Amino acid sequence: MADFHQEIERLRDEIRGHDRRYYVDATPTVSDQEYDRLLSRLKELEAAHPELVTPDSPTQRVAGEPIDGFQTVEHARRMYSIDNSYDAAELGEWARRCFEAVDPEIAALEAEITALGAEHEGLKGKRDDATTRRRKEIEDRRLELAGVRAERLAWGEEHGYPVDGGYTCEPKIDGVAVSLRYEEGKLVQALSRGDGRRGDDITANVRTIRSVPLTLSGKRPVPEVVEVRGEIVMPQADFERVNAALVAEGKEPIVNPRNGTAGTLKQLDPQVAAARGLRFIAHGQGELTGAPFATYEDWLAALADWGVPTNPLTKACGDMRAALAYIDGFATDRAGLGYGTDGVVVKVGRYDLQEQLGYTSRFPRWCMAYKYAAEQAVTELLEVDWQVGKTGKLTPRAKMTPVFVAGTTVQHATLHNLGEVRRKDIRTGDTVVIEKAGEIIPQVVSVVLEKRSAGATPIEPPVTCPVCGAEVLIEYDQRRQNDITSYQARVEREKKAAEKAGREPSEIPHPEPLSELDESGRYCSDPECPAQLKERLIHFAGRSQMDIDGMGEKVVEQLLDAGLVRSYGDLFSLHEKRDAVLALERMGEKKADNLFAGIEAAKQRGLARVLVGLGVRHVGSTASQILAAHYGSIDALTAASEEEIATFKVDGAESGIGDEIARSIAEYLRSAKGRHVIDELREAGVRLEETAADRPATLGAALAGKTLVVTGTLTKYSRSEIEGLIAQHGGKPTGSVSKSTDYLVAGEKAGSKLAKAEKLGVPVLSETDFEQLLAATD
Ligand SMILES: NC(=O)c1ccc[n+]([C@@H]2O[C@H](COP(=O)([O-])OP(=O)(O)OC[C@H]3O[C@@H](n4cnc5c(N)ncnc54)[C@H](O)[C@@H]3O)[C@@H](O)[C@H]2O)c1
Ligand SMILES: [Zn+2]
Repeated sequence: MADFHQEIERLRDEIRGHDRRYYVDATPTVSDQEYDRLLSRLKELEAAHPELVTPDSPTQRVAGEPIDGFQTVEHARRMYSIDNSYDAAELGEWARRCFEAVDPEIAALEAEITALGAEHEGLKGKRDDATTRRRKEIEDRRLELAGVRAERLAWGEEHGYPVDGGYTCEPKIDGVAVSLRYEEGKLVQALSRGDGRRGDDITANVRTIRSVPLTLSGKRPVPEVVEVRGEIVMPQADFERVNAALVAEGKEPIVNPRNGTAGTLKQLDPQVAAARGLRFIAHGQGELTGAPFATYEDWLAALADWGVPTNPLTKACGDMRAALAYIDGFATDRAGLGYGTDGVVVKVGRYDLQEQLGYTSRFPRWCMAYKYAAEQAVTELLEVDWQVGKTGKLTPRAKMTPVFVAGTTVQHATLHNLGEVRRKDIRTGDTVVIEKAGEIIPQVVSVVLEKRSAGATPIEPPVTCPVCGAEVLIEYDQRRQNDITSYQARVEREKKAAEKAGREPSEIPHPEPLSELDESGRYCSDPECPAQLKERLIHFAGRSQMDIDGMGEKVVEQLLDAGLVRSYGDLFSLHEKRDAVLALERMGEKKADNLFAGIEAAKQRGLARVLVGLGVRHVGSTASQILAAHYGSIDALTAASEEEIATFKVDGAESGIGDEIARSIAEYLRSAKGRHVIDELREAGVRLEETAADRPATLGAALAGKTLVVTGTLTKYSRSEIEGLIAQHGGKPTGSVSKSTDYLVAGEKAGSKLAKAEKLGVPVLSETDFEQLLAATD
């Protein structure tokens, strides 16, 4: 039971992560098929444990995010997603469900079976001969009818589950869904799908799309309200043209047409949208006044008459045999289409039957998508190198024998992290299956184990940064870590609950210790690593850190390019290279002097600002202030043990530092690299002490006199850490919400306290809000 619970939670987390990368960041890391596999597994578990289904589960809602800067508007009728399958047999099962639900013969048989059942019920308790005879008759007849029903189903299977009015097959267009609302024939609003209930008002951008008629007119009368639903796509040719232009302007190209479409519709300037060559193709109906249409095909015919583009490849299929033939044919035809598709949508054509079939929370039951599997290829993994990103993350990258897949030759694939490598057991020299996730980044899907040679060698992760040689820091899956740290507490809770209920406590399985399988990232520990130096220097010079006047992003770039700065320490002797600085583009005397003065002034910021400026992992501004206030100097801090840093108290309360921060700062200060950075700063005359005068008057006062309650599962702090932080800043953490509570800090799965706070009008803060509240006054 607990295991299911955990797997469900883990799947939900993982799926939400993919949703975010797919819909918001436009950088999916798995193929659609892999994503859909995770979702099916979750559905399966939830079906077996319906009590664990929550309204926010990814199985319960249409994914998508509202866009900043656009107005969100409620849909007149919900916009659904479509259930999908990669498997013809599954498509057949869907058709069987449709057939069973709408076939008139089956309906007649069922009506008779039900009536007989009622009659049988009515005979209960009577024992006369006539009744006994009738009862027997009913039983025989029911058996007979069940047989006829089974025969009818078998007939249906043999004949491709034909439904009255037939099925309609169409390309599944890989674009962005939109709902166009016409009132009195005029386009008044275009909404994105959003979460299915509410979408973004993207009218201004949609108006620029030529194939979207601004007025409906034709031989047929136009109803007062007509909502046309369909897909907006960026044709391949326009995608290439737009990208060529972007690259020529020195901008980032779009990753694929689907992202290009979504991105274009999010543009705040309709001029941009106008130049992108988007197209609209109708495939559905929203609100409609007046007489309803009998079938989807009638609807498409009306749209064509009114000047709305429909898909010429739409085909009526009497049964599933014809539908499968369509799917087969389209698998090859779709390559020449000029716009992206990822499958075929099959719909029951008659609207009355559609209504009869109804909807689940996410999908119409009358519609199903068959999706083509992502193109895969088999190749050999030659070697793995570890690339250092600008945040210091080390990502394993596979170099492979070049292979052609989904339109391009591929030679590299990302392996994400060591956890992924170990879970898939990928080794150098292996034969691997690769595919493109969302047709973008090639992934290694799996290893062909039968072909593993004796020479295949496990991939060894670097223990030092391949660029600068600094030590590597390892991070593990957060949920697993929480599982382990909360174990004792869960046992205690169960003990108490059992005691209260007068039963034996049930055993809570001990979580497995962390292993390489849980590794989620490796990071270079050196903030001055050349691979990260630019981002680091920008951060170091930033307003809340060293606050160096005149040193913005551009200047940092120039200094690095000219080789004038290679470390934080170099900054402080920059004035000695005055001529070289003056030689930089757009750098006059005045600007240079201003920069030198800014650097000079930064020497006096004090220890807290230096600490946060160094950008040591996990050591943010609040932690830096607490550390600086407690230790007073870098030497005292360096001399302290990790354990001491993790556990010291401030005014008798937890400091808010905790294990993770303590480990990170102690490791850094102990490392050769860290010592070198500190020595350089000291030599340059940067003040590495902290006195009361350095402390902002507000530290310890950000929450002065305020009462806060913490509830739910937090991701960044343990309960005692955050309560320590509240106390640190002058606030008072309490246990229950009342009228006198100033703030509720709510993590995930906040329950009754959240409801109460909302009822009482107590402001609710997320962890980020909370940090901002501290930072605003820090
Ligand atoms: N790879 C990833 O990380 C990742 C993450 C999230 C989602 N996804 C993929 O996206 C899917 C979910 O996205 P979704 O909810 O937009 O579903 P979807 O894109 O698979 O299908 C639903 C949409 O298809 C569109 N459509 C195209 N042609 C159509 C036609 N002829 N008739 C009717 N509708 C048509 C509609 O706009 C509808 O909203 C997942 O199943 C998965 O395959 C992948
Ligand atoms: Zn490095």
